[in-house]
Amino acid sequence: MADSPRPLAAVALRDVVLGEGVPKICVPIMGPDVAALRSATLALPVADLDLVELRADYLDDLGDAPAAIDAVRSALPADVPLLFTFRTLAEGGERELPVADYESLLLRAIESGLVDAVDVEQFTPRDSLEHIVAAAHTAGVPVVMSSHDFDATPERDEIVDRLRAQQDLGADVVKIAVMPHRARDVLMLLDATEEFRSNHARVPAITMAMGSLGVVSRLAGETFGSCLTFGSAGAASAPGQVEVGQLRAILALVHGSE
Ligand SMILES: O=C1C[C@@](O)(C(=O)O)C[C@@H](O)[C@@H]1O
Repeated sequence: MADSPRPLAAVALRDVVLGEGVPKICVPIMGPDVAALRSATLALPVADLDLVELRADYLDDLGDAPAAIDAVRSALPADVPLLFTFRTLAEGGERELPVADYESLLLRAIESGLVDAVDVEQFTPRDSLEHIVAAAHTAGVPVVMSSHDFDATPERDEIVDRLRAQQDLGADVVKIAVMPHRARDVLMLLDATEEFRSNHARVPAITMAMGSLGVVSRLAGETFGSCLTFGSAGAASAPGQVEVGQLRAILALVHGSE
């Protein structure tokens, strides 16, 4: 149904292709330690999701990150890709981290050989950002570059500019999450997404408006140009995430109505 006017470099994570067809469903998993993450992974409704995001910022001790990656990877079915994310406090995550520690955490995840993609925040200081992107590409790990505004929705052109900047910085997938305060903010996010897809995109985009106002944006990615949606299985990692079983049915409905 939704056509893609610009040719995109689709991104394959195992057998899951971002940037083609029905948007993919990613479930974030959070836990304070390795044991909690392992049981959260084993409890996932794997039939209703396409990939899993490990939110390392929820760990009590970041020294556990390598063991957490290992535990989650080995508890996942082989065909489910793993996205590694440390979300900083400034971008809506659980904790702050000095940039040198953020960089070395991501480098360790990349070098583990166990993660299929890594989230890198766009507003990471430039040296570190470039270093992480280069290391990921050397290791063959796609970069999902991200920007989050948990307070407000930037203007349409600002949203498009951020997505374009991420692409120019070497992102394999670009991403923005915003907080709407009125219906028009959701329209702005959708409009910016469509503008990026139609006139600028070389890589796939993930966009969403958070909270209850923004739910529609998590369902309509195929129409406007978002290749992935974050869904919940139990606890949500951001406001407005829809339960994965419902999400699967709604995405199929949107797709099937072509
Ligand atoms: O960037 C995102 C998007 C998100 O914030 C959401 O709104 O669904 C959830 C996060 O876990 C993820 O890293």
